Amino acid sequence: MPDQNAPVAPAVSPAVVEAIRSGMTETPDFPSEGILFRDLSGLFADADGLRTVAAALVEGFGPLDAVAGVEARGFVLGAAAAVATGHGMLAVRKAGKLPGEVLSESYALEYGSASLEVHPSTLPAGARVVIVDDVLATGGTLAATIRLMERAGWDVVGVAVVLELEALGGRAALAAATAAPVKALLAL
Ligand SMILES: O=P(O)(O)OC[C@H]1O[C@H](OP(=O)(O)OP(=O)(O)O)[C@H](O)[C@@H]1O
Ligand SMILES: Nc1ncnc2[nH]cnc12
Repeated sequence: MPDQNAPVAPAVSPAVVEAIRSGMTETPDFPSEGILFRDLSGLFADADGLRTVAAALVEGFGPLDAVAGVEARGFVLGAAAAVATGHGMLAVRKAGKLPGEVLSESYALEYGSASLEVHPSTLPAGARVVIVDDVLATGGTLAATIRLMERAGWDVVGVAVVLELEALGGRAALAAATAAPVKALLAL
């Protein structure tokens, strides 16, 4: 079984770390008391920063068929990473947004609960997918996404986030859900 604590090579460059730090704000007690909210809107609005960070997210996982992005902030990063690497993006939607028959997984996150959905026909069985998102906190969102990918028959070859909030234990939650490597560009 791969060691999920081993870094996915190559190492994160100082330029990537600087783009993240300068494009991030930290707001106490949002969206509810006791949460320190990390917002990456500044990074998303920085053309060079977005391009560099998005490419770094999906680097090093080997051959891919698609990049999966989780609604909503994961869409920004997932689409940018997909375009940067010549792939399509699989949109993992919040509940009630997709028509027709969907696969659905419910989960709890740091400040609430929700469900995510995909159409199982969006990619062929066996498609190799890297899942990207902005933040790994409790891991509820990404563990639910991994369950969806597996139910659809897709192969999760990696999970990549810009920020890992280490105290919230998301890495352990993902280790219970997948043997795929988990990459965080910056751990706080
Ligand atoms: O590790 P977890 O505890 O699950 O938290 C991480 C998730 O929380 C945020 O999403 P949110 O549901 O707030 O949605 P948004 O992207 O629509 O703002 C973030 O974008 C991650 O997807
Ligand atoms: N503290 C936090 N900041 C930003 N996004 C989050 N998602 C879950 N926890 C978060």
